[in-house]
Amino acid sequence: MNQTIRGYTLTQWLGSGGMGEVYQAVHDSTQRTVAIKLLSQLEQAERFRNEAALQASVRHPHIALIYDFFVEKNLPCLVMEYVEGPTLQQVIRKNASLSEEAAWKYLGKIASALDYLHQRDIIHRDLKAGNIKLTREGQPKLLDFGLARQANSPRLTRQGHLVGTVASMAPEQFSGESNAASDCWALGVLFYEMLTGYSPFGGSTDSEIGRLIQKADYLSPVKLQPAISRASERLINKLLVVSPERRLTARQVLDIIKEPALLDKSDWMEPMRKLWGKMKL
Ligand SMILES: Nc1ncnc2c1ncn2[C@@H]1O[C@H](COP(=O)(O)OP(=O)(O)OP(=O)(O)O)[C@@H](O)[C@H]1O
Repeated sequence: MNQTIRGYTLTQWLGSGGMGEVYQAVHDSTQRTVAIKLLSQLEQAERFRNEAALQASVRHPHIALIYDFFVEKNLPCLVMEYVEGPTLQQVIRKNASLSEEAAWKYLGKIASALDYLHQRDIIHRDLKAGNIKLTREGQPKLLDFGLARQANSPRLTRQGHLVGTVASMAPEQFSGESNAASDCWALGVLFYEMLTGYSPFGGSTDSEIGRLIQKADYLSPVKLQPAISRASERLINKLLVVSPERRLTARQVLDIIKEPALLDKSDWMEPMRKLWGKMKL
C-alpha cells in the first residue's frame, strides 16, 4: 500500500461503502492525515462533486470537514478530515446500549449538526449510527454526505429507486420524498438505538421493515429498557411520527434538551387536526 494519488500517499484501507472505497492517506507536503474516498464509477462523479461542494461549505464541530475534490486518471477522489475512533454503531454494539446521559449528550450534538445543515437547506438523508464517529475526546462527528443534497435541488432524487438505509428511512422516503423532517425521523431512530441497543423497526425483509415504518409501529423503548425516563420515551414518540409536518424539528429537539418541560406542553393544534380529519372522511 504505497500508492500515491495527487500528492497523497494511501496508507491504509478503511472500508468500502455505497459509493466506493475509503483509504487513510497522508498528504506528502503537509504530512496531514486524511481520509480519501475513491468513487468506483466515473458516471457518479457529478454526484460526488455534489457531496464535495456541499460539505466544503459546511463548518460545524460535529461534522467532518471536506478538504478537496479532484478527478485523477478517471478516478474521482474526495479528500476528507480523517476521524479516528469507532463509529457510534460500534460503541452501541459493544456496550449493548448507552446510558441515558450519554444518549442525550450525543442526541444534542447531532441535533445541533442537523439544525446547522437544515438552516442551510441541506438534508443529510443517510443519518445512522454507522455514519457517526466518536473522536478520542468522545465528540461525535457526522460523516458521509453520499446522499446529501440541497433541499431545493430535486435532480438526484429522480433515480426511480430508494436510496438510504431502510431501517433509518422515514415513511415519506418510501414514496421518494425526502426533506429535513426525514433526517429528524432518523434522529429518532438513532436515539432509540442508543437507549435500547435495538432498531425500532426490525424485520427479516426490507418490505417488512417498510410496512412497520409506514405505520410507525414500534415497541415502546420502555419494554426493552424499563429504566428509560418518560422524557426520553416522549421525545421518541414526537420524532417517530408518520406525518413529517407533525414531527419535531432539529431546533425543537435542541429547545427540549434545554428545557425538557416543553415536552409536556400540549399541542394546541391537535384538536383542530382531529376535527379536520373527521371532516375529510
Ligand atoms: N472521514 C473518515 N474518517 C475515518 N474513517 C472514515 C471516514 N469516512 C469513512 N470512513 C470509514 O470508511 C469506511 C467506508 O465508509 P463509507 O462512508 O464509504 O461507507 P459506509 O458508511 O460503511 O456505508 P454507506 O456508503 O452505505 O453509508 C467505514 O468504515 C467508515 O467508518
